Amino acid sequence: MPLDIETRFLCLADLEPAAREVLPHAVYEFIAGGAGDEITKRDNEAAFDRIRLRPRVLRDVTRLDTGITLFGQSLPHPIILAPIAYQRLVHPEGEVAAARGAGVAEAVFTLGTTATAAIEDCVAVSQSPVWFLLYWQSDRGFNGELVSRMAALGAKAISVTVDLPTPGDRHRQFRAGFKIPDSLATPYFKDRNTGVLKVGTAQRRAMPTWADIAWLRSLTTLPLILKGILDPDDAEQAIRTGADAIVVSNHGSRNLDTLPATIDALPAISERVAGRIPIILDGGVRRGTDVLKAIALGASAVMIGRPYVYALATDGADGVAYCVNLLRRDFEAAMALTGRARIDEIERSAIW
Ligand SMILES: Cc1cc2nc3c(=O)[nH]c(=O)nc-3n(C[C@H](O)[C@H](O)[C@H](O)COP(=O)(O)O)c2cc1C
Ligand SMILES: O=C(O)C(=O)c1ccccc1
Repeated sequence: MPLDIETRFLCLADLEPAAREVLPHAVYEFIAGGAGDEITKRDNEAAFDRIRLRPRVLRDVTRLDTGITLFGQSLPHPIILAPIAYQRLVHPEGEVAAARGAGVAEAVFTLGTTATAAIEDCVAVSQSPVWFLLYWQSDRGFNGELVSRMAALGAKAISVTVDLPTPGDRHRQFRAGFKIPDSLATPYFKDRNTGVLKVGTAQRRAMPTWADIAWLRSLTTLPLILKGILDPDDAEQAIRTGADAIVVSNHGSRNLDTLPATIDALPAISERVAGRIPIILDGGVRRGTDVLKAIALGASAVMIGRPYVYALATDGADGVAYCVNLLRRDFEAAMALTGRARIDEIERSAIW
């Protein structure tokens, strides 16, 4: 990051214009875009903005503890990097640089099936856990192979994308003529040219069903996380199928427009889940207060997507570490200013 970093990047929102300056237009549109009219994309952030906080005073917040435990693993803070496709589009080292930055900031990094780097190379550069995200492909056996192989390669959890049976209508990347360069290798993604990026065709991609999730469950002892749940009944079925966690997500609003903001969907889901498994939330998390609101409404952790990719584009691994640390410090400030010294003190009463 340039020397003026502390004045230039005061919050995660400041990263987007910086990335826009350095990225090819079509790549920027691919990352920034949401589905349809981007109503849900705006709402993911606006819904956080509508929530007001309730501070408690005169509590000792000199020593803050942001630590959480997920699947028996201690994590120093609840900020996780979401899986984002094709990171070598924005930086020559792609996911490896992102994982290195995540490690510096002590954050879990999620490597997607759509990654342009191998998981061993990400594990090698980070002390923090690396998770693998399975994006289901048409070769059923290959999906199973990936899941079976991941523990030996160093993955600490397996997440599965469950919210993308057909490509979302992403006008911006289409208008900009976004294309994946053939030269960009994707070691786990064989289906990349089979239509996932085509819109308006009503084409269905290969897609897992609950039976497939049960099969994946039988293939690994790693924690299994279902990413892309918005309905309490699906959360219930996830638990019944053996999921160890869910991600309440609308895929950064890239799939179906006019879905609810994730923070609005969270309360009913956390009520139903009732603490049986951890809930992770993503979509529009930009401020420390957003992290606090998500935890107050039932999340154990949050994921961030676009902001860290903008940081990666702007300044590689250092940028990613800077981005996470910025959010982490902002979250600590939000905890102190609401009188919450530990994560388990952040409950519903923190919401006005
Ligand atoms: C450019 C881009 C690529 C993504 N690729 C994937 C993917 O391959 N698999 C997946 O499950 N989610 C993918 N996502 C969704 C993110 O994991 C995450 O749910 C979302 O970005 C969170 O919202 P936020 O960007 O508002 O923080 C992608 C998101 C973006 C912006
Ligand atoms: O862009 C995305 O959100 C995404 O999930 C994806 C999936 C496959 C290929 C590229 C991106």
